[in-house]
Amino acid sequence: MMTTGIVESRGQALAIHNLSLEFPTFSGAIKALDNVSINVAKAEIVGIVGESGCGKSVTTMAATGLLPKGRYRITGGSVRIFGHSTLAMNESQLQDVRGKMVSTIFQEPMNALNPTIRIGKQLTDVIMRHEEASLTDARRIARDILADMLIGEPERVMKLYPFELSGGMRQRVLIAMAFSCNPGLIIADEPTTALDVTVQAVILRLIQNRARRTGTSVIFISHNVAVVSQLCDRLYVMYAGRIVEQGVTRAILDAPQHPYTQALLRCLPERVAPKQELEAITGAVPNLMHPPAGCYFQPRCKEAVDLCRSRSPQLEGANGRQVACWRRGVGPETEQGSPQ
Ligand SMILES: Nc1ncnc2c1ncn2[C@@H]1O[C@H](COP(=O)(O)OP(=O)(O)OP(=O)(O)O)[C@@H](O)[C@H]1O
Repeated sequence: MMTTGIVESRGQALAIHNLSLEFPTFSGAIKALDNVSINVAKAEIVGIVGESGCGKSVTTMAATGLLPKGRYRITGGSVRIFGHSTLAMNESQLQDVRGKMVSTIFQEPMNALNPTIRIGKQLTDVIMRHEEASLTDARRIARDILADMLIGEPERVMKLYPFELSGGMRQRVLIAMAFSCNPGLIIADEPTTALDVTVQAVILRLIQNRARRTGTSVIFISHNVAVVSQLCDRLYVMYAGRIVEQGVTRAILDAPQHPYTQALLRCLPERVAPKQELEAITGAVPNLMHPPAGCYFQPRCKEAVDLCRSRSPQLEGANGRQVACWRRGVGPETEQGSPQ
C-alpha cells in the first residue's frame, strides 16, 4: 500500500505492509487478514474501525507477537515497529519490543492488573524496570501519571488493591501503567467498551491528551466510528480482514467513499436527522473460511455490479486517501471530497 509523503517524512512508529495471515483449522484455513497495510507515524493518532470479527485485533496482535504461538500462519507481508522487523523475532525479542516500544491496553483491566499487589507497587515496579529510576523517583513519576489520568488523591489510590477501585478507575490505572514505561506507541484495543458511555469518552480523551503531550503514537481500535473519529488524525476502515478505505479522519467523515464506510456512518445516531430512522447494515461479515468471490462486501452492497462479484478491488488513491471499490475510483474530483 502507498503511504503519504507527510507520514514518511515524520518517521514511522508502525509500518505493516501487505500482511496476510490465516488460522489453520481442521475444516480449513480462516483467512483472517488479506494484504493489510497500516502505517502510523511518530506522534500520530490513528483509528482502526470495523464491525466485530473484521480483523482489527488480529492485525495489531500479530504485529506485536501476541497471537497464540503455533495457531496461526503468516502467509505474506512484513511488520516494522520503530524500524524493527517483528515477524521474525523470538519471544524474548518480542517481549523487549512490548516492554520498551509498544504498550497495549485491552478492555478488561482486571486481567491486566495483579489482584494481589497494591496499585502503587505495580506502577513503581514497571517504572523502576524501564526507567532505571530509584524508588523515590518512581513514586513521583507514578503520582504524576495518575494525576494526569485525573485520579484525585493519587497517594491514596497507590495504597489500594485493584478490586478496591471502580471499573473506570482501574482502566485509568492501566492507562497510567501503559504510559509509565514511555512507549513510543500505545495500542488501545476497545479499552473502554465495558464502561458506560460518558466514562468512555473521558478516558479516551485522557489517552489522547497525554499522547499529544508526550509525542506518543496511538492506535485506537473500535467498532464505533463516532468514538474514534473524535480522537484520530487518520482512520483505517476494515472489512472481513481487508482495509477497504483509509484517509484523514475529516475527509472520511465528510465524504466516505466505500459503501461499507458509508453504511457504518449511517448507523450513527448523531449523523441521522431527528425523525429519520437509524439504519442497520443488513447481512453479516462473511465466514472467512469461505469468503465470497470478488469484493468481500458485495453480498451486502446495494451498489454491487458483476465486476464486484468476480474480482477483488485493490486499494487505490493518492494523497493518503485510498478506497478499495470498483464503483469509486478516488480520482481528482473525489479527493476534493465529492463522492462520485
Ligand atoms: N485464535 C484464533 N483462532 C481462530 N480464529 C481466530 C483467532 N483469533 C481471531 N480469529 C478470527 O479472526 C477474525 C478476526 O478477529 P478479530 O478479533 O481480529 O476481529 P475484531 O475486528 O478485532 O473483532 P472484535 O471487535 O470482536 O474484537 C475473526 O473471524 C476471528 O474469529
